[in-house]
Amino acid sequence: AEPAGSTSAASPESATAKPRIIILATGGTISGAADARSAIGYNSGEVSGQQLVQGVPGIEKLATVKSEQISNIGSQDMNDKVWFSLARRITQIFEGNEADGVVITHGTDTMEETAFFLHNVLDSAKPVVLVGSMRPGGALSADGPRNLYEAIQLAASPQAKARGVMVVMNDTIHTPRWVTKTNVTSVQSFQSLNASPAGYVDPASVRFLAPAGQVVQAPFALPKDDQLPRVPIIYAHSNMDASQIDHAIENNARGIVIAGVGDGNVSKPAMQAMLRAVQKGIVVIRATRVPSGFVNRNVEVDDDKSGFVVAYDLNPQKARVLTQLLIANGVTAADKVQQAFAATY
Ligand SMILES: NC(=O)CC[C@H](N)C(=O)O
Repeated sequence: AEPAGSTSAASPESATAKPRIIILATGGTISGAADARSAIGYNSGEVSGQQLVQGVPGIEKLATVKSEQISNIGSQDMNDKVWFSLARRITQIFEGNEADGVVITHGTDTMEETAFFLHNVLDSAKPVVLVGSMRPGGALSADGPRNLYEAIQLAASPQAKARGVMVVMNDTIHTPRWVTKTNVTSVQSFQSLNASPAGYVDPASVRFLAPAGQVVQAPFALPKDDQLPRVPIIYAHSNMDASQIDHAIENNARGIVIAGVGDGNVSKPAMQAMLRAVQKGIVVIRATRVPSGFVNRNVEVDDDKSGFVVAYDLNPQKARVLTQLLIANGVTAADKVQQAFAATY
């Protein structure tokens, strides 16, 4: 039954129609099924988007929901091809007014990267919500059904307009720039580091902490070919040598993201290799392996003299995506790349 007051013979059709939501299913634990390899063993991507919806009673009251299967993979296998399919299909859905909002079911391992990529290439006031789960469907206290319910509730909410791409996990709404997976197994794994979450959602309500319209959306065109430029991440450690950076240079990396120690630091031999990379025209980004805080310019490293860029608060995996989009859009000069990292896309 419709909620009281929402139907009336005098109301125009548009005021009484339920919001239309399209689920784009990609896989992940939320579509996982148990495997006998252990008490918590399972395989990602065994259940379809359609089956997921059928498993969540009450969803049909929130919205008219349709589901499309884009892929059915663990998000450790997420790739440019699926990203471009998602971006193109979402643009088509909104331009053709096929739906009022889109929900993407996704594995949690790389959800933050997909969210950040889409946020930077999609341009619509209509909501796009990524959702996953930490526990598979058959598990005790599975979190998927509630997360999916809340994602649909958010995507169907008028409050979710003009907020760009969002991530919903465990009653919390996150923005792509800040959200990250912080725990391997806990249902409270996703956190907005260096920032507060965008808001909260539960089966009764949607609560944002700031007004809409403050999010910068789609600064980049979707590149024409289906592949983003090669930008490896190299993880710094004690006793670090130059071999991995030199390997990236030799293997035609267009950019290199260093997951540095502390303020994006590396050993002297690695630093020499980073300078060699800049000489070859490779975009070199100093990020940090420390989970929170900002990498600042010109602290222990002379970034101005060396031609390096710092990632500020973007973690290495998101710094990589931003670097790929910049290079794909023809932005490679260190000062221009730095400006893009300073903007809170
Ligand atoms: N909780 C999860 O979704 C992890 C499962 C899988 N590795 C994935 O990211 O798809």
